[in-house]
Amino acid sequence: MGVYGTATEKISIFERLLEWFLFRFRWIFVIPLILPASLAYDSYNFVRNWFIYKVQSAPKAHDRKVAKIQKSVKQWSSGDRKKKMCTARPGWLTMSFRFPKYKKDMVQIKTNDLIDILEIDTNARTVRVEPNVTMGQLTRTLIPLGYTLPIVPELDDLTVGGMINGCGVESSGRKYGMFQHICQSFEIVTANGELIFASKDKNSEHQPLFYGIPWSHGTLGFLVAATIKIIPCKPFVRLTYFPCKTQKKLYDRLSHEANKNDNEFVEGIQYSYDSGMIMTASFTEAVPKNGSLNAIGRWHKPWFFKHVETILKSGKETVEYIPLRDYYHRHSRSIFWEIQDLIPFGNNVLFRWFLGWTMPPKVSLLKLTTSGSIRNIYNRRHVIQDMLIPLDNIQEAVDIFDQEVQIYPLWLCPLNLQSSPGMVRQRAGRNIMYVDIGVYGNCTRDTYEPKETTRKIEGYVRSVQGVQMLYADTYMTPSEFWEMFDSSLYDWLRTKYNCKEAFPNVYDKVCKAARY
Ligand SMILES: Cc1cc2nc3c(=O)[nH]c(=O)nc-3n(C[C@H](O)[C@H](O)[C@H](O)COP(=O)(O)OP(=O)(O)OC[C@H]3O[C@@H](n4cnc5c(N)ncnc54)[C@H](O)[C@@H]3O)c2cc1C
Ligand SMILES: NC(=O)C1=CN([C@@H]2O[C@H](COP(=O)(O)OP(=O)(O)OC[C@H]3O[C@@H](n4cnc5c(N)ncnc54)[C@H](OP(=O)(O)O)[C@@H]3O)[C@@H](O)[C@H]2O)C=CC1
Ligand SMILES: CC(C)=CCC[C@@H](C)[C@H]1CC[C@H]2C3=C(CC[C@]12C)[C@@]1(C)CC[C@H](O)C[C@@H]1CC3
Repeated sequence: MGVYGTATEKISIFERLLEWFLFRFRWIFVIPLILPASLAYDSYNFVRNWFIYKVQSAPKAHDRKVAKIQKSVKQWSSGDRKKKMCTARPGWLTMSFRFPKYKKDMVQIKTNDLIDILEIDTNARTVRVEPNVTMGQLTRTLIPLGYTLPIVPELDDLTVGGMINGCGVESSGRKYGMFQHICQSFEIVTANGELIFASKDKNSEHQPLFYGIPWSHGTLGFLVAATIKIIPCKPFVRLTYFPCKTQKKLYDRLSHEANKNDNEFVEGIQYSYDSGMIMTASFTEAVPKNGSLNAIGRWHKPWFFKHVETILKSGKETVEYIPLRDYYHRHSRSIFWEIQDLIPFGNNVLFRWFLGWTMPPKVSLLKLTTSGSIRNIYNRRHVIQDMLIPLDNIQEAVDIFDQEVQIYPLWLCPLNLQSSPGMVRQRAGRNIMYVDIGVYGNCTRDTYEPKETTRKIEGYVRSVQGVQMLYADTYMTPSEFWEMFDSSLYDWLRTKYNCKEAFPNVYDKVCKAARY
C-alpha cells in the first residue's frame, strides 16, 4: 500500500481516502444534526438572555458570581499551588481551530456563567458587560437602542473576554484600532483573589494592568467585567463596492480609503493574486428612494463573499444600503468562506430558500464534532491565520502568502495601530495604519509543510514589526515570540501581581505544543 506524508507522519492511501470522504461529505452529518442543534442552542440563549435583560437580574447576580470566583482563587492561593489556573471555558467553545491541551493539567476556575450585559449607560456612552457576552448578543441589544460598539468583530459567537484577552479586529479598525482600544476599564480577579479595577484613566492605581491585559490570554488575572465605549449608530450602512482588476489598483484603493476620514468601515476581499474588492461604508438613517436595499443577513440571500464576487465580475462600482446588524455579521452565515468546505452546495438558491434559515452551523458545535480524521486533513492542508502588518508592506506580504500557500480569498482589514504600552510592539510614537491579512482555506501548494511554511511567514511578519493573531497556530520559539511581542510591561505585571505561580506564561498557552 502506498504511503504518503512527511517522515514524521506516514499515512496509507486507505486512511487518506477515508479522511477525504469524511471531509468531502461532512454535510451528511452537519445538515441533519449540527444545524438543528445550532438552532436549538441559539434559540435557548436568545430567550434566556432576553428574559434576564428584561428582569434586570444580572447586576445583582454578578456580585454573587464574582464572589464565587474570588473564593475559588483564594482556595487555590492557600493550597499547595502545584498547578496553575485557567478559565473553565471548554476548549470546544473557543474560536480557534485548536483544542487547548493545557487545560486538563490546570485548576479550572469557573467563569462560565459570566454571560450577561450588566449596564448600558447612554450618558457616559459605555456598556458594562461580563466576559462571556458575545458580539451577537451585544448588537442585538444595543442597535435597537440606537447604539453600537465602535468595533464589532463579525462572528456572532466571539466573546468580550476573548476579544480583550486575545484580540479583536473589524472593518472599523481603520478608525478605532483594535477591540482593546475601545475599552475603558477591566475588573480583574488577581492571583490572590482580590478584585481590582484597572482603568485607562491615568490616575487609576492599576492603569498599567489595563494596558497589559490585551493579548495576555488570561495570564495576568481573571477578567470578570469590562466597560466598553459605545457610540450612536443609524439603522443602515451605505456600502460602496470598488471592484479592482489589478493588484496595484486594489492596494492603492485600500490605502486611499483606509486613510480617508469619512469612512466608518473599510475592508477588502482579494479573490486572486491580481483582483479583489474594496468596500467602504458609513452609517445612514434611511434608504433613499432610488437606493438599493440589500438585507444580506436574510436566510435566502447569497453568502456575502459570493455576492461580492458577483459584483467584482460585473466590474461596476456599486452602492447598496444594508441593515446595520446584517452588515456587522455579514461573514457569520458563511463563516467567512469556510462554509464552502462544509456544505459545498450551501449557496445554491434551492438550499438557501429551503434550509437557509437553519444556517450557519455553530463554530463551537463544528469544533466539538471535528473527528481525528478531519482534524488530520485540516492539519495537513488547511490554513487559518491572521497576520497584522504595516499597510505599506501589503504587496510584499501577499507575495509571500501567494508563494507559500496560494489561498484565496484573502481578508484585508485595515486598522489604525496606536502606539500604546502593551504586548503589541509599535514603538513609532504615533499611529500607524496596519492591515490584517486573514488566510482561511485549503492550501494548493505542494510544497506546503504546516510548520516550515508557517515559520517562514512568521519570520517575515516579525521582520516588518507585524504580529500574528494568537488564536491561530504559532510555531515560533519563545525567543522569536518575544521578538514579535513586547515583554517589558508584561513581565513587570507578572511580578507585581504575583502571576508567575498562578498562571502560565502566555507563550506556554498559545504555542503549538500547548494545543492539540
Ligand atoms: C523593573 C521594572 C519596573 C517597572 N515599574 C513600573 C512602575 O513602577 N510603574 C509602571 O507604571 N510601570 C512599571 N514598569 C512597566 C513599564 O511601565 C513598562 O515596561 C513600560 O512599557 C516601559 O517603557 P519603555 O519605554 O522603557 O519600554 P519600551 O520597551 O520601549 O516600550 C514599552 C511599550 O511602550 C510602547 N512605546 C514605546 N515608545 C512609545 C511612545 N513614544 N509612545 C507610545 N508608546 C510607546 C511600546 O510600543 C511598548 O509597547 C516597570 C517595568 C520594569 C521592567
Ligand atoms: N474578528 C476577530 O477579531 C476574530 C478573532 N478571533 C480570535 O478568537 C479568539 C476569541 O475567541 P473566544 O472564543 O471569544 O475566546 P477564547 O475562549 O478563545 O479566549 C481567548 C483567550 O482569552 C482568555 N480568556 C477568555 N475569557 C477570559 C476571562 N474571563 N478571564 C481571563 N482570561 C480569559 C482565554 O483563557 P483560558 O485559556 O484560560 O480560557 C484564552 O486564552 C481571540 O483570540 C481572537 O483573536 C477569531 C475570529 C475572529
Ligand atoms: C476575522 C478573523 C480575525 C479571524 C477569523 C477566523 C475564523 C475564520 C476561524 C476561527 C476559528 C475557525 C474554526 C473553523 C473555521 C475557521 C474559523 C471560524 C472551523 C469551523 C472549521 C471546521 C472545523 O471542523 C471546526 C473549525 C473550528 C474553528
